[in-house]
Amino acid sequence: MTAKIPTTVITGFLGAGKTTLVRHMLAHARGKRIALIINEFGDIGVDKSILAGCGDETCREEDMIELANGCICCTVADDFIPTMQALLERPDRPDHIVIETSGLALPQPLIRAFNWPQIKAEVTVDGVVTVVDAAALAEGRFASDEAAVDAQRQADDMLDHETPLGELFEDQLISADLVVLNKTDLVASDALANVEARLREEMRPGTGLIRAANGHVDIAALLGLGMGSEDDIANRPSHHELEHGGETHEHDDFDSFSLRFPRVAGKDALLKTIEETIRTHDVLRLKGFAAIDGAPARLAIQAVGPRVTAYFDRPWAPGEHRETALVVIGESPLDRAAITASLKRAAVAEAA
Ligand SMILES: Nc1nc2c(ncn2[C@@H]2O[C@H](COP(=O)(O)OP(=O)(O)OP(=O)(O)O)[C@@H](O)[C@H]2O)c(=O)[nH]1
Repeated sequence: MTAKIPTTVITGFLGAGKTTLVRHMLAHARGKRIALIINEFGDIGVDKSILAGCGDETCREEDMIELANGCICCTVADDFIPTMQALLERPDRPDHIVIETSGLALPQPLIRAFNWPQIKAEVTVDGVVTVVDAAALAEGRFASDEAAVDAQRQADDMLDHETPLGELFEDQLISADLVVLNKTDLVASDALANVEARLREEMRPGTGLIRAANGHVDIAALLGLGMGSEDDIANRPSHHELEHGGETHEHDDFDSFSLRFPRVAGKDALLKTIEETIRTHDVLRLKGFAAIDGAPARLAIQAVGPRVTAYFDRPWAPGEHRETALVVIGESPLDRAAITASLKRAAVAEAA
């Protein structure tokens, strides 16, 4: 019997740096053939497009498979298992599989799926790597309403769960075999020590933690953990499964949508409009690409909470349809109409 293919699950909250970590990993794969399954929101395929633009020989497009359902954990049977089966039937099987989950995915149902008979004999979870945004944590973005939640708890004994954000974050942490504390470049060292101490309270004892900036972690530290995490799932209980019952969750706490419009007048005006929109509508994550009027290259846009960055990632190809496409993610309900109208203020008015 051939050896099981090791599979690394990369989880972590929206914008923590999962794609950045994967990109670094692929660029330093040292000859290892890695197949990548990317779980994304919507039909825009931002992460795949960023990774495919890596230009490196190891970022081969045929090794990247996209699952655009936003929540791999809710569609295990329909989407994930068939995708894995198709991958395993390929004549050129990979040395290692990496799954980048979306920032809102619960890792537990995905890990449990490795016990399904269709794939159990052929793959195993090498390790669950949870990427954490040190800056978001230091700024209190998961715990900003801790005081309000505590007050609510005291007022209502029945209320035993925290904010949806906090719960999801804890579910991702307790699943970890390794935590990558990323974005350390944005946090002073004493604040970082505080963040690390808080994280260790939520992590399972003995779980490793590596500090990183821009996902620069040696591939030898990430791959080859040999954990067989699917056999240890009982030790990684999730809030959602314990408190809300059943094996799946509906993600009704969060909402996402994508929008497209032709061109925008200028980079600075667009970024200002995005910043205002995020602030006004409490958007958690926004990402995509923009067609700036007259610019020969595509502008990649990344916003995590209030922090918005943009860079021209590649020239538009000859004949390529130039448009602006953005994915917006936030807590439910998102006022889609108002957010769309707000962002479209940056669009170039089209001739009637
Ligand atoms: N300053 C800083 N920025 C980072 C670091 N890692 C990632 N980023 C930036 O953070 C933003 C989000 O990074 P991604 O790698 O796309 O995050 P992600 O976790 O894949 O995001 P989702 O898949 O949307 O949840 C991008 O603008 C990155 O360039 C870091 O260590 N330091």
